[in-house]
Amino acid sequence: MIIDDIINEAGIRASALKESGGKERENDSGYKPVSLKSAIKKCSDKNAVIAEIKYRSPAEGNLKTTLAPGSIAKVYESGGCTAISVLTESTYFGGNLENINLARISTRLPILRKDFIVDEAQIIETGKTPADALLLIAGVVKENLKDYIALSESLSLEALVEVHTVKEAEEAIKSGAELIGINNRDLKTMKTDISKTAEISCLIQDAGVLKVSESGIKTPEDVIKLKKHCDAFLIGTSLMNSDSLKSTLEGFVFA
Ligand SMILES: O=P(O)(O)OC[C@@H](O)[C@@H](O)c1c[nH]c2ccccc12
Repeated sequence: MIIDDIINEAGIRASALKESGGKERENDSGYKPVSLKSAIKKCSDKNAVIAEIKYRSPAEGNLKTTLAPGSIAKVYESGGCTAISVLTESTYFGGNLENINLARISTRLPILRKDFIVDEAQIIETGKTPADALLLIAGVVKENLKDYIALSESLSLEALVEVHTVKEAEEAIKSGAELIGINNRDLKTMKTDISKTAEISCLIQDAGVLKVSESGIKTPEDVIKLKKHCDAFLIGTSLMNSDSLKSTLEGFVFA
């Protein structure tokens, strides 16, 4: 299964990171983070879209857009997105950590680091970048979720906790997650079904928790359908595969 291989790779990188002394280094990048949660909450006159920079995906192969991360971030900001997600996994998604720095040069919007976090060392590593938030996948970090959320927060990184099942959503809430991403994609089969968002969001009733619908959002009509079930939308492939990033994004933002 691809997901097992991706996690294995992430584990190998995390060990290398630890061996290189990653844990001992300064964790202050000198960057002053902005809040992804506040940005989503403040977004009342349009749909809160977290627009993703990713060049490849296991499901789609290479995506159309080859612009540099800084250029994409600039266009995304002009298209009205609320935050930017940067894929940093290299083998399957064509990303790297440097892409966060490159995106940051052209935007002050919140940046989410999107990767497969399997070890504390990667959280500490993220704290040294100009990212404001990071993804923690409940099904991957398992019993470490609570500790990883706490470690992220101690480094001024907000955690977007990704869930795909009712059980994972319950775990996320128990672990104190305040930002929950409902992944419409089943990482085991790689198939998407946006009705997942409604199915799981009705179980997350805590008013203090923000819900993000992730993956498989293809059209403005999808956004309209999902609106009443979530606070924000994480969109990658349909943007990166479009001929005009800006107008495609505007379609989602103003749907
Ligand atoms: O490209 P899409 O279908 O619009 O999906 C974006 C985002 O949700 C997806 O990239 C994603 C969701 N969770 C992840 C975990 C790791 C890597 C990638 C992801």
